[in-house]
Amino acid sequence: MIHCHALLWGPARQPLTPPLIVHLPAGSFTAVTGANGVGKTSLLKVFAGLQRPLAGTLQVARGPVGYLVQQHAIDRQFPITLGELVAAGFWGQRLARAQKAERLQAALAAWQLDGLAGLSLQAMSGGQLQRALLARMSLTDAPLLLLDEPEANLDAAGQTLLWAHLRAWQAQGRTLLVVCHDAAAVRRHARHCLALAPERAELYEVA
Ligand SMILES: Nc1ncnc2c1ncn2[C@@H]1O[C@H](COP(=O)(O)OP(=O)(O)OP(=O)(O)O)[C@@H](O)[C@H]1O
Repeated sequence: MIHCHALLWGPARQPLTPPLIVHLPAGSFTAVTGANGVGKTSLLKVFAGLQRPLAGTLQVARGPVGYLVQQHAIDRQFPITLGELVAAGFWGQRLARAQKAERLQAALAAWQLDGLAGLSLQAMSGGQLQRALLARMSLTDAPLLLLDEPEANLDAAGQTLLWAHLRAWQAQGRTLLVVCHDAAAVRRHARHCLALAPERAELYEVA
């Protein structure tokens, strides 16, 4: 699904780690860890095709990519409702109107957002917005899902929902890369961990 050879990346044209050599097969579940500023978000942007690598080769399997960004990257002034935001997950899919309405309701219910479809982006709490972004991801048909700190802003119930959905998406054969600062959650849920630091960039199997 993702194959990197001697990949270097960094938004300021400075490589952030040693060259990355890694193969992430289809259906894998990989946590991306490392200290603040080491380059985790930038690496997801490179995998999403939003930032160019500085050097090396990168192959990402064809197809749509689902990308969950951190909330500070979202313009809260944008005039959109929670329902419209979640429905954006249908982008590129040919579905009948009734099918969309049914799936949208199911996604709202699955992320405990019932009754909140009319809420404006500005009025959503941090946890409501995070659930809406995850509900949007659940409506995509992307085989590759990149999630940047998906547990941010979620309460305990939301985090339980999150990890259950991530496992279900993996069971559907999707490939997941999840930036996560919670070492215990990484140990519980991820099969592999891509550990980034200024002096190393390596993939290991989670014990
Ligand atoms: N637009 C930019 N221009 C210049 N430098 C940037 C830009 N965006 C990020 N950086 C720098 O690139 C480095 C990597 O940033 P990145 O956001 O990828 O780190 P991160 O590992 O995701 O951090 P965090 O855990 O804090 O989210 C940081 O040192 C950051 O200051």
